Amino acid sequence: MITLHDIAYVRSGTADAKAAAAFAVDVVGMELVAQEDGVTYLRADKRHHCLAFEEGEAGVLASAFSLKGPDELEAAEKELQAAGVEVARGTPKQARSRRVEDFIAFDDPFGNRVELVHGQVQLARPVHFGRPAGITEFGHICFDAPDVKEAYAFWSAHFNIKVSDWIGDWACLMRFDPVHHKLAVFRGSEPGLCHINFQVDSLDDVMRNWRFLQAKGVEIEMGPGRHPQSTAIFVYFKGPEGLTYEYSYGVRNLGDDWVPRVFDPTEPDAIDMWHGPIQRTQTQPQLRRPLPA
Ligand SMILES: CC(C)c1ccc(C(=O)O)c(O)c1O
Ligand SMILES: [Fe+2]
Repeated sequence: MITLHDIAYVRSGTADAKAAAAFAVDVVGMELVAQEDGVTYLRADKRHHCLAFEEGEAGVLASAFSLKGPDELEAAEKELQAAGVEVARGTPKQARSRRVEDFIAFDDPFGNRVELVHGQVQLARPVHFGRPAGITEFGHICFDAPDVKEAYAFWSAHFNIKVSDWIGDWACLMRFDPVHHKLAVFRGSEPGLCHINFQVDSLDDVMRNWRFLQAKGVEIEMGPGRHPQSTAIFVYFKGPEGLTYEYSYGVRNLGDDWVPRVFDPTEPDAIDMWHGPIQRTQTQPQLRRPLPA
């Protein structure tokens, strides 16, 4: 069993790094940490970065989770290989570009590229937020996949992943620590990045951010609303090149005795207890690249 410690980062391709970074800083509120070798690094909490934009074609390149250390990384590599999953180890140069000690990469059964890392660099200095959005931390990653049950079968077979709640066959919300979910899978025809989530400090932050986004003419995908699953109050919005961001406040923690629930996706409050409109626009497609050599 591979023990995930935390989420680490999302790496996304961009055809316009300037616009992607400007949105991440001036709208989302992240800190621009560095721009180096065609990669723009953005942070929102203690991690060196939780979002990296690599110049090139637009689309998601990889989503990463951290493990405890080198022994755990090696064991993970062996376990995945034994299960018939093709795994590649990153080169020192690629690890440096990710600000990690070492990493491995593989594709989930649908083609979502996942990286497992150890030794992600932390920055001790406080985050110099681009604007006061109230971000407290990088909250969760949501993939697109055509079959959420099969996605859960994969994650639960190899990782310390438990399902927290199902939204029928539309979505699976998964945890590996007390937080209701740090990984989710939403049904989509192709692999891709459904959204990245940032936790904010208060309900007021969600509502202030919603007003701010509206005033800036940013496309609001969903919200403000309240998810019945985590009980979080949310707003989803679209950044450049189809990257969807979510702010949320109030995600619940679960105990070991939690029994996963099933929500009927055809009910009007299955995703939003306040019955807001749900619109799904094109999300960021997974860019297909060979695994690191
Ligand atoms: C619609 C998506 C998959 C979703 C559903 C529920 C929650 C939550 O309970 O917090 C999310 O964060 C989601 O992104
Ligand atoms: Fe979410």
